[in-house]
Amino acid sequence: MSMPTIRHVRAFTVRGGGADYHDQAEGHWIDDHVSTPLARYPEYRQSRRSFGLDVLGTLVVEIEASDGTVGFAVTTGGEIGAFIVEKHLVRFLEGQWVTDIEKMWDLMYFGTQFYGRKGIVLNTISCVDLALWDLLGKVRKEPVFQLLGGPVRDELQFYATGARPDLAQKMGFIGGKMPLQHGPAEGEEGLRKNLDRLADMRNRVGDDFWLMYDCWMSLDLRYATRFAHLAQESGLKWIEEALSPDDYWGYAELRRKMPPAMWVTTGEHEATRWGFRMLLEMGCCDMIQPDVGWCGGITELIKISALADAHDALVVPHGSSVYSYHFVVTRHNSPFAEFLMMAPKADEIVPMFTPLLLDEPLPVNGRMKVPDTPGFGVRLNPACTLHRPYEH
Ligand SMILES: C[C@H](O)[C@H](O)[C@@H](O)[C@@H](O)C(=O)O
Ligand SMILES: [Mg+2]
Repeated sequence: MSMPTIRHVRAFTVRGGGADYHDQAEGHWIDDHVSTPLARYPEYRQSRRSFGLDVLGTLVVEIEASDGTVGFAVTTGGEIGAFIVEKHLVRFLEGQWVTDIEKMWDLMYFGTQFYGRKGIVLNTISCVDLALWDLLGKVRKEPVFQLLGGPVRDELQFYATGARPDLAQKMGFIGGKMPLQHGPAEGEEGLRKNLDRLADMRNRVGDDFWLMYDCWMSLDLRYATRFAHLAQESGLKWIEEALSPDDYWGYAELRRKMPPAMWVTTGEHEATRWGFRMLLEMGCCDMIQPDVGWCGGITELIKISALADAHDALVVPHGSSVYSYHFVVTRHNSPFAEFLMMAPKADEIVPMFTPLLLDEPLPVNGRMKVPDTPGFGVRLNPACTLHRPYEH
C-alpha cells in the first residue's frame, strides 16, 4: 500500500471551552476558589482566570495528506501554538511520509530545543503529534489504539474529577478527585475547611469509594506532609500535584514522609521522557499523570510509559479526552483513566472538550469501550468558529 505524504499543515485557535477546558464561564466549579501557587496573593485567590489560566485558548492543528485525508488534534495552545506550527514546525512536516512520525517528532523536538523543552512548545509538538496519529489511523483505517499494539482490556474504568464525588459515585465512577480550595496562605482555618470537606464527602460516599485531592502545585512540603497525615483519617487515596513541578527534591521527601498506603501523584505539568525520568528515578511519586496533549504527544508518552513500567509506576494520564483513552486501553500499567466533569456543577456527564469535538465518547456507569473508529474517532464541531492567525 503506497503511503501518502503530508501536503498541508494548518493551525487554528478557538475560544470558549474545548481543549483549554479552564476557559469556562463564571460559576463553574473548575474556577471556584481552587488553591494555586498565586493564592498567596488575595486578589488572585477566588478565580484562576483572574491570573490568566484561560489566557492561551485552544490550538487546533489540521494535517492534510496528498490523498486528501485530513487528521487533526486539539490542545491548550492558542495563538502562540499557531505561530510555532505555521512559522517553525511546518518545515519538518510538509513533504514527509505520513508514516514517519518518529522522525518528525525528533525534528520538532530538537529543532525547538533552543527555546522549548517544556510548556507551550511541548503542548504544540504534542498537538502536531496527535494530529499525525489521527491522520495515520485514518489513512490505515484503524483506531489509534490498534496502531499502538491493541487493547489489553475490553473497556476503560474512570475516576471523576470535579466538585461532587458523591454524585460521581452515583454515576458509577470508581472514585472522585476534588480540587483543593485552600492553601498555606489561608492558615489553620483553610486547612480545617479542606479537612472538613473531605470528611463530609467521606460520610456521603462510605469507606470504599476513592477520594482524592488535587492541589494544583499550591502547597509547600511542610503543609503537604501535615495535611496528608491529617487527611488519612478520611481515607484520602492520593494527594496530587502538591508541590511545584520543579521541586523534584520536595516530592521525594514528601513521598518518604507519607502515611502508609496514601499515594503521591504528579506529572500533568511535566514533559518528555527526561522530565519523567527525573520524577521516577528520584522516587517522587507512586503514579505519573502526563497529559498527552502537553507531554509530547503519543510518540513521547509511549517512551514515558515504558520508563514508568520499568519503575513499577502507574501511568494514568491527566484527562485529555480521546487522546488519553486510546493510549490507556493499550497499557497494563494504566488500569484506570481520568474523566473531568465539565458540567458547571459537576452534576452531569458532558464531553470533556465540549463543545469542540463531535462523537467524543462518554463513560456509562463509569466505564467506556473505546470506539474503533479510525484515528481518534472524533470530528471538529462545525459550529465552533476556527481562527487562523498565521499562514505560511
Ligand atoms: C481540577 C484541577 O484543579 C485542574 O483544573 C485539573 O485540570 C487537573 O489538575 C486534573 O488533574 O484534572
Ligand atoms: Mg491534576
